[in-house]
Amino acid sequence: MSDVDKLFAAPLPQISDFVFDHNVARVFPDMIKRSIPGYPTIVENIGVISAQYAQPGTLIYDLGCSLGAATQSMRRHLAGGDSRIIAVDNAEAMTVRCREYLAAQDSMMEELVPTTVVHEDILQLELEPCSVVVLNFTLQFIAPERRLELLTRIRQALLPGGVLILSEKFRFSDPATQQHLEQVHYAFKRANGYSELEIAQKRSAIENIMLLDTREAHLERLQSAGFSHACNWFQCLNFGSIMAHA
Ligand SMILES: Nc1ncnc2c1ncn2[C@@H]1O[C@H](C[S@+](CC[C@H]([NH3+])C(=O)[O-])CC(=O)[O-])[C@@H](O)[C@H]1O
Ligand SMILES: O=C(O)C(=O)Cc1ccccc1
Repeated sequence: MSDVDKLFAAPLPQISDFVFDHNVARVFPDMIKRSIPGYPTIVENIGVISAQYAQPGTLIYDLGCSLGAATQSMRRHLAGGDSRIIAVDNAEAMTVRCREYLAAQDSMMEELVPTTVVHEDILQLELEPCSVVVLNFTLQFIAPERRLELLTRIRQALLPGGVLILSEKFRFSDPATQQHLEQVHYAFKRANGYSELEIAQKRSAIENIMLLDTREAHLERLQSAGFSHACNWFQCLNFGSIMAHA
């Protein structure tokens, strides 16, 4: 279903900002698995965490769902329950393919929770009361000055006992930590078959549109947004995931 990522393999005369278009959607499962250390573990455990915190009869949001990997994991772990998932992405190429992947999952498994895929900007989306919200590597693409406002709206929509799962690529304020983890991340990419050119060109394509915060900045912002507790439940190199409680 998905092709090998060769988007940055040939030398490009000029590197434009990364966009989630049709070409990216086509190779996305391969790209994300070869680029984010720990991604399969995070996705699997989003299912486990959602099953722990989903409340009967409530809504679950997957914001910036791409092809719905986190949604599929939650559907496996919530099967037979009576919650409902709303998966949202503002890239149409993603939502179109996401619906196809979910239809394929429905044809393979019974009693999966009903899921609606919505093509919308999550900054414009009206959030209904919900028990679980997932931002799996999405907040890093939101303009920094809009991040607190988005998290505050998520916090307000969460029911008592609800949880936000926030996965991000982290930046480190200590230069040595930043350098060491970044270098090992590049080694991870090389080990997954990416060339130096692919790594360098991809880096240029994302540097203006993927603006990273430190883990500490994330935890402080979650507190400012009104979350009562947050903890870093997973980290692999410079990628991690935080669970924040309403
Ligand atoms: N304002 C926005 N509104 C809606 N969607 C947005 C917005 N900005 C960016 N996106 C979407 O956020 C997604 C980020 S990818 C998430 C992976 C997925 N969660 C996964 O579990 O595989 C992460 C990555 O590519 O590193 C893309 O599909 C964007 O279109
Ligand atoms: O490739 C990278 O270096 C990343 O940080 C992750 C990533 C994965 C998919 C799209 C954009 C960024």
